[in-house]
Amino acid sequence: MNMMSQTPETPLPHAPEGHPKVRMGKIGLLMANLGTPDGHDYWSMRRYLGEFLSDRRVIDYSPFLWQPLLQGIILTSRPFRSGAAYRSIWNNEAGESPLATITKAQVAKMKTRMRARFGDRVMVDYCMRYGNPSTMTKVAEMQAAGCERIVFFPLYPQYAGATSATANDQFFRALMKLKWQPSSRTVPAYFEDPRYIEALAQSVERAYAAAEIEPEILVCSYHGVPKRYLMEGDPYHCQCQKTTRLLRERLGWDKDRITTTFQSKFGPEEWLKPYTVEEVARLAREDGKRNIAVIAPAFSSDCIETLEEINEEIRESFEEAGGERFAYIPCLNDDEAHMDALADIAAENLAGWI
Ligand SMILES: C=CC1=C(C)c2cc3[nH]c(cc4nc(cc5[nH]c(cc1n2)c(C)c5CCC(=O)O)C(CCC(=O)O)=C4C)c(C)c3C=C
Ligand SMILES: [Fe+2]
Ligand SMILES: [Fe+2]
Repeated sequence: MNMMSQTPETPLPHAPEGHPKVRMGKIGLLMANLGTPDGHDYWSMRRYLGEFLSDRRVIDYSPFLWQPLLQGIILTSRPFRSGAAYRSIWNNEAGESPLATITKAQVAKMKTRMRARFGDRVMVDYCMRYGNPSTMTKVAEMQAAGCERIVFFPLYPQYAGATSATANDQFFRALMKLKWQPSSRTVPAYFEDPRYIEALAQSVERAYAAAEIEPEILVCSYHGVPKRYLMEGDPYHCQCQKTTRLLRERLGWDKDRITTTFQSKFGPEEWLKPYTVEEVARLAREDGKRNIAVIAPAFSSDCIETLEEINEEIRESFEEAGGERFAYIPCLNDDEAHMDALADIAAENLAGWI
């Protein structure tokens, strides 16, 4: 009998008493984002940052050296500073961070798109690498709901060990805990996917059409990672450069109208350069740019790093250096073209399974 044709709750004729309920015949699409604190108070921030910054894919120092520094110094002060930044962007109505709100909106739209294509065979949900809802919980829920196969979709356009790989690691850790492990696939990075590039280009065109004066340069600001990670083989830097080039080509622009920078440096090591906060000041001071736009193509949704860091700190750096107009272009969030792109990518990764 073809198991995939069974209904979700097939009766078990010869089952021993107490036999667990068996559900099958579904396919899970599990969208994964980075995570976000449950609140902006000290303890919520400490819990979240503690989990995040203990991940050796994110910070790869020996735990014997790193943990005393993290637990003793960093986690006593940073939760206050980051908590204040989160407070300034918090979605008070929903009682959650913007990243949580936007991820939910994306999942709702993905559900509609998957239902339209595949009916109720595909169960769509989301999980976070750090914090809630956890990857462990969601993988277990999908298996219990009858998902015999799971497509795991990290929502990072560019691959980085610190994001895509650690999301996948956590997915596999969750599978390790199951007696009956679903078959699985992980969706690769989509930094050069024409549908993602098209969604980015449309968002730039919309912002430029709405601007009173056309920006002189578009700064593509990607989240940074230590430069050492690139030297050790992480392709993130190259994928970011390629996204910018493809975006420029799609827009039909010359090289001087667009540039790539990296933000959110953490700790004393050198990170990928140029640093956004310095580069926007240099553009104003040395190149005489008065009017710039900034976009953050590595983020699938707006979050602390875009709403607070780019739109507050980095804007300030530009203005203090003499800049006049700073247009922040929002992330693709639940934009229709973005959701269509993600739905197409998900459907391609479901191929052969449905
Ligand atoms: C310390 C090392 C960090 C590395 C390496 C890093 C890589 C990295 N991060 C993202 C995406 C996001 N990061 C976010 C927040 C955030 N990132 C770090 C540190 C590193 N990130 C910290 C400490 C924080 C917390 C905020 C703070 O205290 O400054 C977020 C936002 C989450 C939110 O709730 O809004 C995202 C998204 C990428 C794409 C990346 C490497 C490619
Ligand atoms: Fe980060
Ligand atoms: Fe490179």
